[in-house]
Amino acid sequence: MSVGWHADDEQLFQGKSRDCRIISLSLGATRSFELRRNWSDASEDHTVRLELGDGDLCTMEGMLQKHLQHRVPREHQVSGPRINLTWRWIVKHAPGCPLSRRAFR
Ligand SMILES: O=C(O)CCC(=O)C(=O)O
Ligand SMILES: [Fe+2]
Repeated sequence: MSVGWHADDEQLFQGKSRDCRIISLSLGATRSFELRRNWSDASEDHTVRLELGDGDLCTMEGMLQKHLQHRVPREHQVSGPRINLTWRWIVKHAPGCPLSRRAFR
C-alpha cells in the first residue's frame, strides 16, 4: 500500500486558502510519511521524512496544504497491516446547511 504525492485540498476543508488542521492516528505497521514543497525544484531535494508508528498522532496545520505535499511511499521491506484515521473540520457547507452560517465566522 502506498499513497502518492498530494495535498488534502478538498473544497470541504478549504486547506489551500485558510488555516486547516488535520489530525491523524496511525495504527499497525510503522510507515514513512514524507513532505515536500508544492512546487518543483529539481536542483535540491527538500523532502522531509517522518516515521509514523503504532499509536502515533500526526498533525498538519496552518497553510501546510497550500505549500506542501505529502505521501506514504511504497516500502517493500514493510509488512503487516496499517490503518490511518483522520479528523478534519468541514468549513465549506452546502447552502441551506444549518452550519453554513457559522462556517466563516
Ligand atoms: O496514511 C497516512 O498517514 C496519510 C494518509 C493521507 O495522506 C490522507 O488520508 O490524505
Ligand atoms: Fe493526505
